[in-house]
Amino acid sequence: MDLSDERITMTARLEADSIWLEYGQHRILQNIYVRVDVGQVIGLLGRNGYGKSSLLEIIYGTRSAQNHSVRINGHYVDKLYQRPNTIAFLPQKSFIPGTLLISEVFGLYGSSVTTATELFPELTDMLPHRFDQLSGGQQRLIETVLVLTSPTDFVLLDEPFSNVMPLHVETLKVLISTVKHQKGILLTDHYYRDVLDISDTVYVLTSGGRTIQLTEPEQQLQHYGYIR
Ligand SMILES: Nc1ncnc2c1ncn2[C@@H]1O[C@H](COP(=O)(O)OP(=O)(O)OP(=O)(O)O)[C@@H](O)[C@H]1O
Repeated sequence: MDLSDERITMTARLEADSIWLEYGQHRILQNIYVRVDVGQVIGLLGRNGYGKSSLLEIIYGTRSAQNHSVRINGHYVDKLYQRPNTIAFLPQKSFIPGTLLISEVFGLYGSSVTTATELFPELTDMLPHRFDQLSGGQQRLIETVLVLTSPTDFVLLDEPFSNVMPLHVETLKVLISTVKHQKGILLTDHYYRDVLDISDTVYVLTSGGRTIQLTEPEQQLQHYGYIR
């Protein structure tokens, strides 16, 4: 898998700072700071509705907030998704038009079909099919591989393991751990053991909308009401 190019030396650090999000009287995120360096997987955990997807969308630039500062190597960027070759986003909901052929999809996103079929040989048989002809788990797998192998320095993954069978989750974890040498990855998923397995640093979102770094995951996740 060759994902190397000159981008790495140009953009190495993504910071999201002073993120403040409210809907009416409902405060969701409060003064969040998250840093992702190329070479790292940063895990983000939190109860349903605590603002994980919102945070990823604010970083990507598609959700507005009361306050936010997103920076690449210290330089403020208004809408990160508009900056070429910088960031790829796997949203929680499917994003690929159903009528596209799988073979077309990889070309459109500049992603590596070779890497995908090496890791998941059964994808080869799916290439001539339309995206909406695949199962939910197959669709999620393709979207995740697509995002991870697209030519960007940073990746945001919102529930990549959702609907994917355990065998493929293990392979996706290998892919994430491989591409992280050339990318910075911010990952959220409720399969928290898988997130803990592959993350260099893990944060939990609290009810006050702040991030706490986990040092003793099992105890802290119990304390914050994420696991029993
Ligand atoms: N457009 C909106 N208007 C009002 N409230 C919203 C809007 N979008 C999201 N919310 C609320 O913001 C909160 C955070 O939602 P978000 O989807 O970011 O949470 P999450 O942590 O990703 O949840 P989950 O783990 O269930 O995916 C939720 O309470 C949700 O109801």
